[in-house]
Amino acid sequence: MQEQPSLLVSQQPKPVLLDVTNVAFLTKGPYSFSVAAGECVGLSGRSGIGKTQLLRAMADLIPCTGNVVLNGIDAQKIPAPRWRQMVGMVPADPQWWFDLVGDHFPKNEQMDTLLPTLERLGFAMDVLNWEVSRLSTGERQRLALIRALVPEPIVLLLDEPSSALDATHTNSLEELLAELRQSKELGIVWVSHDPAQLRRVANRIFTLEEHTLLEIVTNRTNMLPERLSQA
Ligand SMILES: Nc1ncnc2c1ncn2[C@@H]1O[C@H](COP(=O)(O)OP(=O)(O)OP(=O)(O)O)[C@@H](O)[C@H]1O
Repeated sequence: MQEQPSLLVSQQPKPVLLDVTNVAFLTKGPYSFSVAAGECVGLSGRSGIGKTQLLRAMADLIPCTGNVVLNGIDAQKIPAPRWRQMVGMVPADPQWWFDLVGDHFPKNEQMDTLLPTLERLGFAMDVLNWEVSRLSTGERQRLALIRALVPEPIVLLLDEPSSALDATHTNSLEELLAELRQSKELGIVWVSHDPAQLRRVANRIFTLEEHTLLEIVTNRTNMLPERLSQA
């Protein structure tokens, strides 16, 4: 894909939302890093190194040692479903449990907030009546992101969120997330195999290795998202 302008969000130093300290799982780690309000941390690394498992440990989906703390609350001190509302994860291969798309969204979800997000990612309201079985891979990926945004997470963990998308939808997704970082101070951890994408979206970029995180891009701040600033 052609290199796009940066979507970094202008930032003064912001308070830390999420602290990951000495997190280890399987034979990997320990890993330590933090995510500030409105910050996007990019994670790269070779296939099989443990990026997905690190996100799953942070979402309290697999056992790990160490601590994951959100705004002073340790993941182990609160029920996992509550934690996952605050630290949402969009897996690379999102699961769907019901026949209809709409059954995966809360019935009382305010349409005036859901509809604009659907439209931003290329859907009309009637997508909620679609059978899950008809969804393309990219449609599943975009809808999984929208589903993860409904509980208004404080931090979002994204596992290759645009791997099945074309350039247009990738742009829309990156712009939506950049806006949420500005408007809601959403913190993001973004796993990608696309270095150009991480350079567009992330303030800091780490490469995951077996027992350490190498910070390869440090504190890129004070840059406005160009496409958003043109709006
Ligand atoms: N339950 C498990 N028991 C043992 N090993 C596991 C288990 N689950 C995953 N693994 C292994 O952990 C390693 C890390 O997997 P992970 O999915 O995190 O890699 P990744 O960095 O996300 O790779 P990719 O870029 O290919 O998606 C892999 O070698 C995988 O086979």
